[in-house]
Amino acid sequence: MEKRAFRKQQLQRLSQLSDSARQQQNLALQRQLFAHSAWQAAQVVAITLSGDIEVATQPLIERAWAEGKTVVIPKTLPHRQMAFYPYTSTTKLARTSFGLLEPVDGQPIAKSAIDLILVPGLGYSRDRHARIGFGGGYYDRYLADYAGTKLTLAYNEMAFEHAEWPVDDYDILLDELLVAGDGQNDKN
Ligand SMILES: Nc1nc2c(c(=O)[nH]1)N(C=O)[C@@H](CNc1ccc(C(=O)N[C@@H](CCC(=O)O)C(=O)O)cc1)CN2
Ligand SMILES: Nc1ncnc2c1ncn2[C@@H]1O[C@H](COP(=O)(O)OP(=O)(O)OP(=O)(O)O)[C@@H](O)[C@H]1O
Repeated sequence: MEKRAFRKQQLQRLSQLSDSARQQQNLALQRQLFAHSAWQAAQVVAITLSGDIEVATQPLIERAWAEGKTVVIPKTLPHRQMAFYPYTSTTKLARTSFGLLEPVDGQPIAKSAIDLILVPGLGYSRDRHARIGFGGGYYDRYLADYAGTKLTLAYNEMAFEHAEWPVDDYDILLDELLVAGDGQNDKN
């Protein structure tokens, strides 16, 4: 299937998840992430402000703050570029035309200062950790010269044994994929 068609199918599929399935999977993913050495070791973590169909990130942000980590969030820029800005309880946010919240001002942080990036997406392959996102190519561009850890949290409905979409040369493969239900203590 082409990327566009697969993306559309995933948007549809994820929008149909029940609140309880979402909640259960989010809790499972939080347990897996907080037990992960990459999370525990990270001082600066890049996290998105999730939209409705995405894996919930607010609990991750609050846990990071509680653990004294610095949280940085993305701001999209012209020419499909992206930068990460520090996020605190006083950060001013605005909604983009795409419907996502972004920081209004501040100073971008250097890529080399980010220890861990939690990469958003709509689908992932278990075999190579390939990823398909909303189609902007923002993360592929940003991650092309990123040296830290790239990790993703996925609902069951986002995880595929092999990529069922074309994986291009510019697609950046993730270091690790945590799937809800795969964790030792997950109850689902
Ligand atoms: N919560 C969250 N924040 C995020 C991302 C994300 O996936 N999740 N992003 C992850 O990248 C970036 C925003 N990604 C975007 C991706 C696509 C479009 C967009 O305008 N898409 C077009 C179609 C794309 C095309 O074919 O050109 C559209 O729908 O009109 C906007 C933002 C940064 N912030
Ligand atoms: N490193 C890169 N340099 C130039 N163009 C790129 C690069 N990475 C991706 N692109 C372009 O970005 C566009 C979107 O790529 P793709 O469909 O893989 O997005 P995606 O990974 O699903 O989206 P996102 O990263 O925003 O979640 C494509 O047209 C692709 O050519």
